[in-house]
Amino acid sequence: SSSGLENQIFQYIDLHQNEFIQTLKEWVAVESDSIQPGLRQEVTRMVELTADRLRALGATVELVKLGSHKLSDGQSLLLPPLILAELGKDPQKPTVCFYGHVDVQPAKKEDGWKTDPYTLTEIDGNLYGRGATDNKGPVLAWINAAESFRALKLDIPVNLKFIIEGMEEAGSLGLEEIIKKENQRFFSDVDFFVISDNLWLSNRKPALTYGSRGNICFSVEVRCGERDLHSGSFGGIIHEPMTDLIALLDSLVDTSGRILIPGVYDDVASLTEEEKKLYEAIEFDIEEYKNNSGVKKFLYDTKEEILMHLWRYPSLSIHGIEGAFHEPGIKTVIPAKVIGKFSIRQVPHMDISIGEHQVIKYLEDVFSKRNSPNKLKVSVPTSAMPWVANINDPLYTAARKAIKTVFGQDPEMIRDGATIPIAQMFQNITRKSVMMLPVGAADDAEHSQKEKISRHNYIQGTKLFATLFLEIAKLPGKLQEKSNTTTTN
Ligand SMILES: Cn1cncc1C[C@H](NC(=O)CCN)C(=O)O
Ligand SMILES: [Zn+2]
Ligand SMILES: [Zn+2]
Repeated sequence: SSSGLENQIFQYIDLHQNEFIQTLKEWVAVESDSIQPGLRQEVTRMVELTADRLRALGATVELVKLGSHKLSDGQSLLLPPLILAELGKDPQKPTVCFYGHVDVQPAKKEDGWKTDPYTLTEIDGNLYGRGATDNKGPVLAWINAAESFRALKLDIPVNLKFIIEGMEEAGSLGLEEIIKKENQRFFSDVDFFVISDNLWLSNRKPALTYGSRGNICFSVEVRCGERDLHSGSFGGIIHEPMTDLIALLDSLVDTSGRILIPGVYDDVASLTEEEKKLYEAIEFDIEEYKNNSGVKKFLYDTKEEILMHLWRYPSLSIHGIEGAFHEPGIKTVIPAKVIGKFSIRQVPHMDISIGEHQVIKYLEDVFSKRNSPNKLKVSVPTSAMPWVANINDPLYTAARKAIKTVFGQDPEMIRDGATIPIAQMFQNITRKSVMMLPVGAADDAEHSQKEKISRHNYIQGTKLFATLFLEIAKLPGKLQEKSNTTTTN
């Protein structure tokens, strides 16, 4: 149950919910797509808009230049700046650093949206729009929470720091370097890191996330020559790159989803009885999850198998083929160069460089058996490590309490099958506590058509973050720890 202070804050948030939604509408209206080069200025504009909002909150904002990056056509493109901001610097208070991103996945009305993806539209309590849940809504919820304290002239009981980027959907370019560089400066007094960039496991039950999978992305190029050929003039007399590539891609997984690359499962952490119990305890509606996906049948039937294959076993997905003819109609071409894209989700305790070698060796073996004169080139454009946290960390205790207060129920303790590269970076580089605290529901359709966040989740999420500030402030403090050390010494 909530305290008088919490009730005062909750009442403020409820009363001002339409203003919070209006701000989200202004943010969603910016097409801050970090993937399409032509929209890069919009990403920068979005970062500046976020900086303005933080300054209005009273925060000190630094815009860190990230330089530029090279596109595949050799062109160089400016990266949007990274926001490092802080609000409050009281040595008596714990410091919480919030990570979020304000760039979005591409979206076009023609992709199958009922409403314009860049006009936040409320239908039946859901706020539809690109970025509504990933990640503009959660970033604003955190800012709204801080704003509510200030509007009520209440002391925020923690120091707040913010790291907000504009290149997450494109692989967080330049981010790791900055975290390393700022470890002894900006991050030096941070006690806790909170990331809110994933979803609950259920449409209704809140969750707390203590792990995510890593990923190795592979690019497999097969090439026969310089230019595409007419299949009437050359079909039947050459080794076709596309045929080689399809065979290579087909050799990766079997029909039961098992990865066929030798050695891939060797280092996967073995399953303990204790861990098994965690999956058994989770409330998970397979039918609901299936409905959210639109798929009729999964590879596994039981809750435990499904969760383990999402969270603690690796998976391999084939994403696409560059250079292959994909438009409607018929084009009787033999593409000269095709590039297959697939990735392997890494889990503890798999090693990225071992994984890379296993895959490259396997693809070369399969290819050599085909006696093809074509050129094979395998590369790894990006990779990220898996992350797992200790769920008994005080940060998790604080979050559980906050969730119980706001949602009236205990959170589901979950992992995420996707990859949040920054979680492992924070943990590994700073050695501080890291937690993912989602506010979006399982049916929010991130990266998909009809992305949304519900009004309920956005507003309760704002309350959740405000309550988290209060709960973190109640944790046994730094000063107490320090005096304990002094007495025991
Ligand atoms: C770009 N990229 C390549 N490998 C991993 C990623 C990140 C991406 N992250 C998410 O989707 C976050 C979901 N809240 C993913 O897991 O695919
Ligand atoms: Zn995201
Ligand atoms: Zn995303």
